[in-house]
Amino acid sequence: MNTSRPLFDTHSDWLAHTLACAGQECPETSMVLHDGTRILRKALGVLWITPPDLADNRHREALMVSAGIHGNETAPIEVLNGLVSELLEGRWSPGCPLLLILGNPPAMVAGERFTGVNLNRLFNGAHGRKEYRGEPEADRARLLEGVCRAFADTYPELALSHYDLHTAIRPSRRERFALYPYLEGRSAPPREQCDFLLEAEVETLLLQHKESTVFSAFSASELNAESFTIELGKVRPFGQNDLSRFGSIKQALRRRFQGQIAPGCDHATGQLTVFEVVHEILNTGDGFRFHIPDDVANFTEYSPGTVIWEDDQTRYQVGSVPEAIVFPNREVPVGHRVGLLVRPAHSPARAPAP
Ligand SMILES: O=C(O)CCC(=O)N[C@@H](CCC(=O)O)C(=O)O
Ligand SMILES: [Zn+2]
Repeated sequence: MNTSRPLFDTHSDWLAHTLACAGQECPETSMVLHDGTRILRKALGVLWITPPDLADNRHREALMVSAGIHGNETAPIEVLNGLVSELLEGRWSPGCPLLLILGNPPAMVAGERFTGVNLNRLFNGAHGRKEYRGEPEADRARLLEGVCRAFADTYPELALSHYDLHTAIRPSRRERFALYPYLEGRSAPPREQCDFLLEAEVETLLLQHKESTVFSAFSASELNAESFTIELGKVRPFGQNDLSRFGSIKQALRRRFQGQIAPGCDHATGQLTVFEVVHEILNTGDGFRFHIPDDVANFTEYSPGTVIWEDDQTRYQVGSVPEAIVFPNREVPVGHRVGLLVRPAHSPARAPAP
């Protein structure tokens, strides 16, 4: 058995170290496990793991997995930390390069979605905008982009996947779902990615309709990764998660980390239920009125003609087929997303406005 002490000093594990050192300088340091795995702590909450033998990488892939981009979304953080502990204990060996990220340590300590600005709106270069200058989250987004780019550049011959793990503020009629960033010219994810989602019991896929500044959109557009934001349940504080509800994502990631082949089971024949985003609701500022109640669950459906939001210039009504709300949240700054309206993919197009 290996000890995590050289990487995490006197702290018991990666998460404890990341929380204890949030906001401090955290020099790069590395250790080699008995099996030859090299673990480089690239920055606070960022581990770059190189397998004992790169030649054994049978799927020719590299994986990036992030959690805690929002500090209060703790279950995926606990899942990822648990997998790192297993690795340090020598319970399995990685089969491909891994970049594992705990996104926003100060927000994790505070138990908040973010401390200054929403980190998951600062990627794809948005961290450089004037309004975010001096915000710690802007620096973190810049750092994470740099590390991810270095990781991708190190393995140009490997297929890169990125799973950015979240939990949602609202309850959800579909407990687990993945969002697939928009890239011009592509539609559905490749079959093996769908199989991975099904293996993790993520049975709903949401196709984004335009470019954005979330982490998964950055890795998809800039690093050519197959990337997903994955919603795994509901936001709860550390220690209050029912981790049995996260067993399937943990097992699916553990398998991918080891480079094992996919289980030959029903997943292979399963189908994701696919939705597409039809409208992104933005807070338009003075006069903006959002007509969805605060406590509504994700994927609650509204019938044609329902007025969803309005301001002094615009009134948005559901089109000719029902639309469902995802991520309703009126407490966002002007210009930010208040929610998404979605419908089953390939539904008839919106009726033209009368
Ligand atoms: O429950 C909510 O309102 C938000 C949950 C969450 O953090 N979702 C991500 C989705 C990112 C994406 O659109 O790919 C976010 O809002 O950043
Ligand atoms: Zn989140």
